[in-house]
Amino acid sequence: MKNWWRSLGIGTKLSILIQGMLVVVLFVAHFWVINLFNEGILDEAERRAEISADGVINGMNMLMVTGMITDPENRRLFIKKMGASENVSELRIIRAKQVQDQFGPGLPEEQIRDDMDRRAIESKKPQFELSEERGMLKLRAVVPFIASTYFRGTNCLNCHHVQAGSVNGAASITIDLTGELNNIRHAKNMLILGHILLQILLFFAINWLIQKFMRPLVKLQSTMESMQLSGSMEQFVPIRLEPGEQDEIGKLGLAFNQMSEALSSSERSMKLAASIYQSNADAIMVTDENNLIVDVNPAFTRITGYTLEEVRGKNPRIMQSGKHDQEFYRHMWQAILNEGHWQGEIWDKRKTGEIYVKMAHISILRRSDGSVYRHVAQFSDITEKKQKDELIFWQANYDALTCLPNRRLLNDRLAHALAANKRNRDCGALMFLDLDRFKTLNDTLGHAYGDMLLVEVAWRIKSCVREVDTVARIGGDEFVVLLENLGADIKDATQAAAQIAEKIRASLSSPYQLHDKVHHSSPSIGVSLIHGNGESAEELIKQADMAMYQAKEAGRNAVRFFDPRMQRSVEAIATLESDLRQAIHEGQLQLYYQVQVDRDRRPVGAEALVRWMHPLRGMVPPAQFIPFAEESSLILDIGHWVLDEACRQIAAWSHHERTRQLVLAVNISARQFKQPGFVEQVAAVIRKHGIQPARLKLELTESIALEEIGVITAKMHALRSELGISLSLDDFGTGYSSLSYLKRLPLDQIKIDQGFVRDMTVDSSDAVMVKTIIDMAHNFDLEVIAEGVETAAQLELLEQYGCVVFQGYLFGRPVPAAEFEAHL
Ligand SMILES: Nc1nc2c(ncn2[C@@H]2O[C@H](COP(=O)(O)O[C@H]3[C@@H](O)[C@H](n4cnc5c(=O)[nH]c(N)nc54)O[C@@H]3COP(=O)(O)O)[C@@H](O)[C@H]2O)c(=O)[nH]1
Repeated sequence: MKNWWRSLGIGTKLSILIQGMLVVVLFVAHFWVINLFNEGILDEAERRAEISADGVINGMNMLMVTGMITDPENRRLFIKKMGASENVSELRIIRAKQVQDQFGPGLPEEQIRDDMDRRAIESKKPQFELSEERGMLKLRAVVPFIASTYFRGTNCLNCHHVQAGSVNGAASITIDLTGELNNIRHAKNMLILGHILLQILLFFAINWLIQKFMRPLVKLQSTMESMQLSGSMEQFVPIRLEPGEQDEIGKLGLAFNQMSEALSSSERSMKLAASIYQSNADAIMVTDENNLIVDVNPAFTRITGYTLEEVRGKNPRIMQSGKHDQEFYRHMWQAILNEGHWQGEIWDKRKTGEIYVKMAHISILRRSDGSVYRHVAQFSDITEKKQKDELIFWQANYDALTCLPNRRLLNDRLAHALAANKRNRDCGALMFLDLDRFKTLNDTLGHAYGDMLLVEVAWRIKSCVREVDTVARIGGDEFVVLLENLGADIKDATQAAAQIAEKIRASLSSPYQLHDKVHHSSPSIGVSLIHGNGESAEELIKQADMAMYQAKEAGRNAVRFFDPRMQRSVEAIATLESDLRQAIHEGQLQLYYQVQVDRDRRPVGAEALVRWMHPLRGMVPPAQFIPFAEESSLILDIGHWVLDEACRQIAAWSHHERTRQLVLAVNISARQFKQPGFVEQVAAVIRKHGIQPARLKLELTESIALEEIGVITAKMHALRSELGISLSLDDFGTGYSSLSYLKRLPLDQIKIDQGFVRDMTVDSSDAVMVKTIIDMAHNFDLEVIAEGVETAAQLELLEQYGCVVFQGYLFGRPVPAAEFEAHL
């Protein structure tokens, strides 16, 4: 029962209680009303009975006054008539003892019959009794006759010797109340019906009201149940409250909505925070007030290799790499405790023992009383990024081959040095170094050897200067040395710079062991002095560069200090470039021809040598503009013009008996030969002039022949076998001639460099060299031509060694075509 009651809803409970109370109230009211009703009817009946009794007494008095009372029949008739009124079912006169004593016992029906009669007479008070039998309700009233002094103005008592107030008798009247009973029953039924109807009405009304009041509560309950089922506040849908629902329960719903929304928002925030924590790419480590690890996220495990179980309760110092000293950690904790946070790079150790660097942000969480609650460290592994940054920085600032600072870093350091020098009024020096004939090494032995040389040069320069000085590589074979803090005295600084420059020069001039080869090289060094007067970096580099050119012009392997006169020289070079471009287009170039003879001094051919007929400067020798043109693309235009002009000359000579058999040698620069389509270019020129290919000879230098051997030989085969022209290897002996290369190259001739020829009569080693070259050529079945033959002694010796073709001033200088033809 208790459980049943508890299991009921508040609405049902309220309904039962209110309905129950109403039933009780209505029930009580029902009986109270019925009782009132009954009492009213009874009172009325009693009043009527008393009135009837009063009438009977009055009537009896009349009988008494008239004397008719003495006749029993009169009394009977009177009673009969009095009792004939409606609803009076019995009327009887009872004679009291004092009357019996005076007037006799009277009629039998006038005797005291029952206890009720006796009580009325003895008590002198009317007695009533209600009885119901066979469906009839009767009220019997016994009303005593009290002797009174006056009766309608007459004092009868004196005559009848009856004391006033004594009882003479009583009237017993029985009134039929069945009609009233029926009325009461009907009224009762109507009342019950009314009650039932009222109860039903109230039942519905109360239920409706309770439901109305309970609606927000029910919504609240179902919302809470659904929230409980989902186990989350996140998807909370607020209770929809009607405008009328603004009572306490409505307000409760409203408060619930607000509270739930707050909880929902808080749950969402917490879930978001949790998901950020879990999915954060950065590692998060939480430690307690004793700096013992409390929690870590998955990124922590990914970065450090430690799981939460492995580190919980441990001090993060288990991850220390040992790369930081105690001072570092002391500063870090000082910042965390004083400023609430710290940020910086920390080198730590992973579980595997691998050292890595992380970017960490550590903050402190305090309780409201200020005591430390937690430390939160968030960090990311920046090892890779740092390496990349370092690599990017390195690539941007250092030369990959020599690991020396590049031009960019040099500019930075130079800017700093200049600022410092200006501040301190200190002197420094800037040296510009260029390796002499580096290009030849590169072209002959290949880039691998060139690279080896550059690395060695870099090392040697560094070993000549102090740690504070900067050695940079700013181009192929160009190095810059920045010397700082050379003192305030310009003379001393110049002296110091000169000594260091000389030291470098001497060091770089020593032989190099490049893999299997010994190489001789030298530098040209230009020096500009930093006076601490606010010179610009560009100005200084330019000055040093100009000084370096001066060193080159002075015969290379030299040191020169910047002089203003160098400026003019450099400007002249710039002018040369623009003039040369103009010369090609304006036909200022001209070919000279130098004869080549056999052992009988008979002309067998000629070498075409270009000359520049400058309108103002006069004839500019090729030694002044060919090396410069080789540095730029101008050599291609010049080379093409020379080839075309030479072929035009061969075509012209083909028409004359004396010149028809001559073979014209044309110098081909390495750059020209390496040009894609060079073979096609030569073929096109031959076709253009309709010459016999056998009359054309191309002079290639060793630098062409000894690089990219596969491509070179293919090209040479094409020129020789397909086109039918002959090939000569110029300046033989000056480069890095390799016998194996020589053997593989499809050559017709080798040309002994004039340097050997010049000194062969005075220098036995040159003579040996010449003889060796001639012998070797014969062994390879190659023709040998000696150039630069100026004396008969040279000729004699050459002939002695077996050389059969000669070129040199002894036979003729390079001259214009007409002059050449005239001397044949
Ligand atoms: N790529 C091209 N190079 C060319 C061309 N024309 C010339 N050159 C190269 O220029 C360098 C200098 O040439 P040049 O001043 O003409 O000197 C040549 C001869 O005059 C000189 N020579 C000849 N005989 C003697 C001699 O007995 N004594 C002496 N001191 N000099 C002499 O030698 C130069 C020819 O040398 P080489 O070419 O090695 O045979 C020079 O390197 C030319 O090659 C051109 O059109 N294209």
